[in-house]
Amino acid sequence: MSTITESLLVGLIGDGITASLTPPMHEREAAACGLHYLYRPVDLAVNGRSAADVGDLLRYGRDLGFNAFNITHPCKQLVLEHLDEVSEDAARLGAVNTVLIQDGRFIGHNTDYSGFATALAQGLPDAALDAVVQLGAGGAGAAVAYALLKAGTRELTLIDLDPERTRERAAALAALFPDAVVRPGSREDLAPALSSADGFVQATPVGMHSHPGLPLDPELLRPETWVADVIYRPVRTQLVDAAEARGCRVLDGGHMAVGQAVDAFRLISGVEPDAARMRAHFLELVNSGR
Ligand SMILES: NC(=O)c1ccc[n+]([C@@H]2O[C@H](COP(=O)([O-])OP(=O)(O)OC[C@H]3O[C@@H](n4cnc5c(N)ncnc54)[C@H](O)[C@@H]3O)[C@@H](O)[C@H]2O)c1
Ligand SMILES: O=C(O)[C@]1(O)C[C@@H](O)[C@@H](O)[C@H](O)C1
Repeated sequence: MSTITESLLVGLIGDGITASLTPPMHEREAAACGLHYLYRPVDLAVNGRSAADVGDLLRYGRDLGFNAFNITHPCKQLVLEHLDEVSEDAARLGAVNTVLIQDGRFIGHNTDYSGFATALAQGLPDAALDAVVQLGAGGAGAAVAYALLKAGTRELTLIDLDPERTRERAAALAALFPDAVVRPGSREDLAPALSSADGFVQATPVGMHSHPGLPLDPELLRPETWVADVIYRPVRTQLVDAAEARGCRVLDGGHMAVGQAVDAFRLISGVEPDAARMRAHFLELVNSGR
């Protein structure tokens, strides 16, 4: 037996997340840090729940003694109205992936953007960030674009297959970062934008095991352009391989996946995790087919 202050009980609320690697990443790190820590997937699909139930699930969790939740698709925006407090960045971004339960209150954070920011700073140190081209303006794309602009990107070209989403996301980001130029583009803009870009970020599902392929012609990548992918199943996407073969510095999607877990673990436990150990465990999980 333990009380809410003697152990940590955490959950991940989202649709189809039973196989997520985030619970084992947290649990293994917690064990290494000597914490009593259980992390359970709370899968909407398994429980016959809808995204609109996220508020009820949070409140049940609080009543049952949970300390925190990660929140994922399709609840990252819906959860906002159920929170008592939201970090400044999560509020600006309009998405929360971590909810702490403290004194019965729900406090929201976003570690997707911060995890990517740290991953980029550590994985590609000294990378120029002035001009970046980004493919994909969905949930992951929003967090990554926010991280780039916050880190100093002055010119972001955002390209998505959905022109309306591209325009809306670009306008929302431009309003948040008035000193930067956020340009909505189409695939025809890829070649001219990449001819002078410092970096290229791929935030579409292309490259996943279930969506194999390349999101662009790798010939468009100049060797001096760094390349970051958000896909981590597989960690080595065709893009990562092709970009490396062209001489580009690359950041695989595992870095963001681990980065969000590192930042959430710190917020939830108050203990500084060992990020390198978490990355090693993550790679072990992925390589073992989890
Ligand atoms: N590394 C991480 O921590 C992490 C976190 C979240 C999501 N992801 C991965 O990121 C990917 C995207 O997730 P999401 O939540 O943003 O999905 P999403 O559905 O919200 O957004 C994907 C966007 O990509 C666009 N798109 C698809 N194909 C395209 C193409 N060929 N060219 C341009 N745009 C295209 C879609 O129109 C859509 O707007 C998923 O594969 C997911 O597994 C990784
Ligand atoms: O690993 C996952 O399944 C996640 O759902 C990925 C991403 O959505 C994060 O924000 C969540 O904390 C965890």
